[in-house]
Amino acid sequence: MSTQREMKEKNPWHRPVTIIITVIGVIAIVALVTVAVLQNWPLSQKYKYGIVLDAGSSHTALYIYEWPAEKDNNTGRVEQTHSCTVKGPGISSYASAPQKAGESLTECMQEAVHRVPKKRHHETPLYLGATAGMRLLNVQNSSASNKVFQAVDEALREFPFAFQGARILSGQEEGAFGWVTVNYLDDRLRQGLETNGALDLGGASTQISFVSSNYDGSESPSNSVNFRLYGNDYNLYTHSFLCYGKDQALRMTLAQQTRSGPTSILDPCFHDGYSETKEYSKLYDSPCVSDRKPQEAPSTYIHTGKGNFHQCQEIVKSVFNFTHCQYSQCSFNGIFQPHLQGPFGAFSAYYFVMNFLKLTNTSIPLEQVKEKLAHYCATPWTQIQKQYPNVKHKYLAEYCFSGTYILTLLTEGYNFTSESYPNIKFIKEIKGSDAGWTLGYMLNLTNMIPAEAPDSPPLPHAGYISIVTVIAVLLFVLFILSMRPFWPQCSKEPQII
Ligand SMILES: Nc1nc2c(ncn2[C@@H]2O[C@H](COP(=O)(O)OP(=O)(O)O)[C@@H](O)[C@H]2O)c(=O)[nH]1
Repeated sequence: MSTQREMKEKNPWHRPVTIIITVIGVIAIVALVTVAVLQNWPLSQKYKYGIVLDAGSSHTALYIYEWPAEKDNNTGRVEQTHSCTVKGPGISSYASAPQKAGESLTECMQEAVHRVPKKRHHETPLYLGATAGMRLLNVQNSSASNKVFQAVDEALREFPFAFQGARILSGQEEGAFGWVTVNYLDDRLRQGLETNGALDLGGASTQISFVSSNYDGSESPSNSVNFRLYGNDYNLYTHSFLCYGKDQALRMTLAQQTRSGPTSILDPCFHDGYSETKEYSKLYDSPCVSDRKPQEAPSTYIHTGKGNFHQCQEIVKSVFNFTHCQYSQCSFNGIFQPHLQGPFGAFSAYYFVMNFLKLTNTSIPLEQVKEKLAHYCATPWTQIQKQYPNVKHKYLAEYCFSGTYILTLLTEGYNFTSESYPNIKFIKEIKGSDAGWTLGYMLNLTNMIPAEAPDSPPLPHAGYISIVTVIAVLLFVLFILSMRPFWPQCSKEPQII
């Protein structure tokens, strides 16, 4: 017992002064590190939100985006956290009952109310952007289009968000914001990497957007959009073809086959055995075809299929005009297009269709892709229906046409070749966020992509904390060493008296 007590007395680490110094030192280190951690903690991980409604020609979809509150003006951190498909058709289909266009949005909007934390509601911007469906309605009947917007406006104001208005996007905006979305999600903009082109296929329009090193905007300036993002300049080529979305393109091929007002047509773009009676008035109820309505036609026609890819491709080709081009080179309909450059992301209906047809793998040679599609088109309708009992009837009936249209648009329209076809990637989403114009639109309107590269801290958070900790420990050791003169004298060996 006495030996132990004497050892304690001789061991300097048991002296009260040393204990106090050690305790103070440890408290100081803990305090220093805690302050450093808290000071740099991402503002207790608060999130901000943004909501965008994509009022497309065939349907409306709502997207909720989320980002850490302190990263407002930074990069690559905005993510889609939720999406909701509005039941029913696109808002342009409510021209004769505008009120219903507003009401149709209620369910998805209520979902948004529950998904966004209540205390963020009032500061969450809400946008509605309408695309080609409303562009066409505006051409056809501008007062009906205004009434639809009025109804939608009134409905959206009822919700507790910061509603920023409903408007029609120009084709150029739709193309450019789709390009911003795919490149933002791929983190290509902040890092100044080579960008991806964007191919968007909707129901009523289609967009192509890409950066080409031989395009400076001087030839056909209306196709040029200039951006300065994160300190990099982009000269983007973009074009939106109204009426060349897949639903309107289908109308154009049907108009092509019903020029003489027949009572029935045998359509190579539909499967053998397919037969449906359709109304002429519905087919021609669109500015894309209304001027081609046959003078004398019965009220209905029987739409039957014969499933022939090559003949279908000929009809599809006939809706493109390749004859005149006032520029150095054109895609179709006299529209300038520079040399295709870089990889392309193809989304929206490009993806839906190619995914259904199991043709998203673009490393399969183009000729083989065509053969597979030809085989699919030649499959009788009864067999197709048996094979896919759960696929929506309208989509199922149209996949042969849609696939043929996509391949024709890409190769004959935009001039993709067997060599450049593998540069296309059919995508639905990137890192959990859907590819489309909505994210780019919101990033732009909330100024979330700065023109200049933001000043970034010299060290990442973890590195900063590590360095503070190491320095604190070193200071403590130095402090202890500097106290050496006051250390109690002790011999190297514990003395046992
Ligand atoms: N096969 C398939 N097609 C779809 C699906 N959702 C939308 N579409 C089609 O994709 C096209 C895009 O529609 P939308 O976004 O409304 O067109 P936009 O306004 O012209 O861009 C339309 O032809 C729709 O019928 C889907 O889940 N499956």
